[in-house]
Amino acid sequence: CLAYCRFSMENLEWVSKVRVNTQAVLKRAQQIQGHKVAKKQWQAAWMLKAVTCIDLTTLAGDDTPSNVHRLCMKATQPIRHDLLKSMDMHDKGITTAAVCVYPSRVADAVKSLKAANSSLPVASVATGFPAGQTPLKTRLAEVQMAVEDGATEIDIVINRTLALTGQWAALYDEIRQFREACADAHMKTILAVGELGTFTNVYKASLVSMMAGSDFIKTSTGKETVNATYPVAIVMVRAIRDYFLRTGYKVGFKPAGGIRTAQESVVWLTLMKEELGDEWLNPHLFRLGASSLLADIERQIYHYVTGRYPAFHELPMA
Ligand SMILES: O=C[C@H](O)COP(=O)(O)O
Repeated sequence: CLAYCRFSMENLEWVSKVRVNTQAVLKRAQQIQGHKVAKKQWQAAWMLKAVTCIDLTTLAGDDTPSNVHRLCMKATQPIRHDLLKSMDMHDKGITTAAVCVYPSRVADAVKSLKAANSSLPVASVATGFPAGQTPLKTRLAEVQMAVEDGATEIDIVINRTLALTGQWAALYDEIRQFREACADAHMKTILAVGELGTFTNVYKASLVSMMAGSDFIKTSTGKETVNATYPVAIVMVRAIRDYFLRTGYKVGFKPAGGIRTAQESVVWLTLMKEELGDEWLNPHLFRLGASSLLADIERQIYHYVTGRYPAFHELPMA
């Protein structure tokens, strides 16, 4: 339902009853990190799967049309062609899931991808990213601007003040307004979990975000001190599972911030597979928000194919 509707009593009751068992969450997170992927060729396959789920991101003060252009070119051809050919994967159309930039850079990304004849989606962070501490009017205008410039995915940040003071109905109302401003664009809602204090708050914020129409819930902006961690992910994916069981809606999950190694990307995929099942192993329900992860994945694939690690100049675009 895209029509603006207020937080119902039933929803409020659901949110207020939430309690999270911290010890159980920590134990499950440890178990998942302990899993091993047995065979090398499976690891390579998992890494390629991870590539297709990356929102290849640049969110820096010194972003320019040219580094956004390089990002877009890398997103359309994330792994060197000869490496893919050695794995017989060169004709599978492997790209990242999207590129992700600041609203002011959306037009640059759209232009670069169009020139390259690519239909990769452009995602943009909005709503006063990363702190979310600008007036609501400004945050809504930012979403509209990014959509007008061609972003088809919007990563909004929630108002942490409302979450930390328990104003869940007000948070819901804000997110509903962002949902409307997004129009047809997909909305990913960033909880900034490192600033929410408790697992219970993380679960409540996840629920409220889903109730308000988020297509994805996302851990972090990448700018908090603590970003995507496995325990917090367990809390969020269980909220996704509970929401699905109760409503039938499938909401996606996007860990983001500080994810830098190929090995971590495999742990994230394992977590999704075990907690939510194979359907959540695809870009329409899983994304990895990362600026430097792809470089390590390409390096590990190079090693898988050639038996040695590349010199810096051998993977220049990474
Ligand atoms: O949403 C994506 C994050 O901002 C990326 O964070 P990262 O630079 O730590 O990979």
